[in-house]
Amino acid sequence: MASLPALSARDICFGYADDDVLHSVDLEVQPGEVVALAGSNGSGKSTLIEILAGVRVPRRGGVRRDGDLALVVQRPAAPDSLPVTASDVVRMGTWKHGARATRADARRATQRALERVGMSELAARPLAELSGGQRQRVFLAQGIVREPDILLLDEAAAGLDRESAARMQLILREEAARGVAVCTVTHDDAAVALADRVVRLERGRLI
Ligand SMILES: Nc1ncnc2c1ncn2[C@@H]1O[C@H](COP(=O)(O)OP(=O)(O)OP(=O)(O)O)[C@@H](O)[C@H]1O
Repeated sequence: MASLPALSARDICFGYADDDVLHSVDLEVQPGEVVALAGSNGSGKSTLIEILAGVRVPRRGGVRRDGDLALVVQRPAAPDSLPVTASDVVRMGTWKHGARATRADARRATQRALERVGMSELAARPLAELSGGQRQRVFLAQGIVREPDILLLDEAAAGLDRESAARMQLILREEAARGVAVCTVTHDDAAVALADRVVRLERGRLI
């Protein structure tokens, strides 16, 4: 029997003011599947990811999510005044686990997530003192530490060097192997090659 999709979007229509951006988009992502969302600049990828994540509400249509969701967006900057370390940022990802038993558990999960993204050595460094690519990896760690059922990423590999980008692709495959439904916006050919399925948006329509 086919499994139910972890994420199912039906007839999604959306616009900013008078500008229609998405036109009746249908998209399903199965547990364990990596879907790459490709398309030219301005085709509506980020908007669609935000609707899938529940950050934006569509004008028409709806999204069904089966399980917990983590969204990793591109965060090029961090205010210098923000008094948080890389480790703090990742630890925040564990907060959804009201049931996560102990602080020790949260600390271990945080360390493990930082290791997976190759950021253990910079765990104590303030976020504002990390490079763009390092921050990107920290926010990926924050997403995976939640142990989500659905992982959405908006150009999370942008600005990563080749080694970090490859590591990220590996992490996405590992997440999928444990049953996570992954949908990633990308312009990167390597990410597209690693996906189980590529869907392409053009002018707000899936083609
Ligand atoms: N906050 C906003 N207000 C008004 N229009 C917006 C807003 N955000 C995006 N748009 C417009 O919506 C359209 C789709 O933008 P979106 O960011 O979803 O595209 P994208 O495919 O992710 O582009 P890119 O590859 O450049 O990141 C574009 O025409 C853009 O100008």
